Amino acid sequence: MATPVIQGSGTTTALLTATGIEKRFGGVRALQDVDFRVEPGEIVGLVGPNGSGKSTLLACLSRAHDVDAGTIRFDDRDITRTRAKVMARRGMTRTFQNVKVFPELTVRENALLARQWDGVKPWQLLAAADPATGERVDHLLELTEMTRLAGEFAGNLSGGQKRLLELVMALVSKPRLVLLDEASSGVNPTLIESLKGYIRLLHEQEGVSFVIVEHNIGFIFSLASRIVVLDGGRVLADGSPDDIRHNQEVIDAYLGA
Ligand SMILES: Nc1ncnc2c1ncn2[C@@H]1O[C@H](COP(=O)(O)OP(=O)(O)OP(=O)(O)O)[C@@H](O)[C@H]1O
Repeated sequence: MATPVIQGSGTTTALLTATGIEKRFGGVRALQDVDFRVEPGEIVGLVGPNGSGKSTLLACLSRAHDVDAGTIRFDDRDITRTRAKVMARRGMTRTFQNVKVFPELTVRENALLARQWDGVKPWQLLAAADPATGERVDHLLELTEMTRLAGEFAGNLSGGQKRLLELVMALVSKPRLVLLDEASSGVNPTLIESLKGYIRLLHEQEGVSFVIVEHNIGFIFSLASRIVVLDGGRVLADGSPDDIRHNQEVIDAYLGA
C-alpha cells in the first residue's frame, strides 16, 4: 500500500480533508460537524445504520450536494464550492447506490463514455474517443475480467457485472480517489470475492484511494485499512477494522443490531 506523505513537521498531507461538515434537508440534519479525511493510498470504509448520513457525505465530498457549513479540501485545493462535473478532471470519481449505466450501449461503449460528461453529448464522446482512452478501457476490462463482455449490452448484465462496469467507468480517467456507494449491493457471493480482489489490485497497481460505503460488514472489514462509523449524522468512531469491531459504542449502535 502507498504510504502517506510525511512532511518535515511530522504532519501528513491528506488527499482529502473535510472539516466541520453540516448538511440539512429542511428540518433533517443529515450531517452534523463531520470531520473526515483520506490519506493517499487508503481504503476507507464508511459504515453505519440506515439513514446515518453515509450517502449524503459521499454526495457532499463529490460535490453533488452543497454543504451548509464546513470545508472540503482535495489534493491540496479547496473544493468546497467546486462544481461536481469538474471533479473527475480534478482526480475524484464516484459510483452510485443505484447503478447508472446506459442499458442500450455495450459495456465498452459505456466505459468509453465515462471519460467526460461535461456538456458533451454521449454520441459525440463516442465518436471522439481517442485511442489512449480505448486502450485504458481495454486494460481495465481485462483487469476486471470483463473483456469477454465488452460487446454485450449493459442492460443484459447481472447486478454484479453492472457494479464491475461501474468500477471500470470510475477508473477510466485515472482518478486518485474513487468513492463507491454500496459497492457490493446486488452482487452474488462469488463475485463479491472477485470484486474485492479487483479493488485491491487497482489500489496496489495504480495507488488509487477508495472511500467505500458498505452494509456488508465482512466485505468492508476485510478490505478497508480504516473504518469510519456514522450514526445520526455524526462520526461515532474512526479507527482500524480491529478497533472498530471491538468498540462498544459501535457494537451498541450498529454491529450488535
Ligand atoms: N434528498 C434528500 N431529501 C431529504 N432528506 C434526505 C435526502 N437525502 C437524505 N436525506 C435524509 O438524510 C438522512 C441521511 O440519509 P442518507 O441517505 O445519507 O443515509 P445513509 O446512511 O446513506 O442511509 P442508507 O444506509 O439507508 O443508504 C436521512 O434522514 C435521510 O432521510
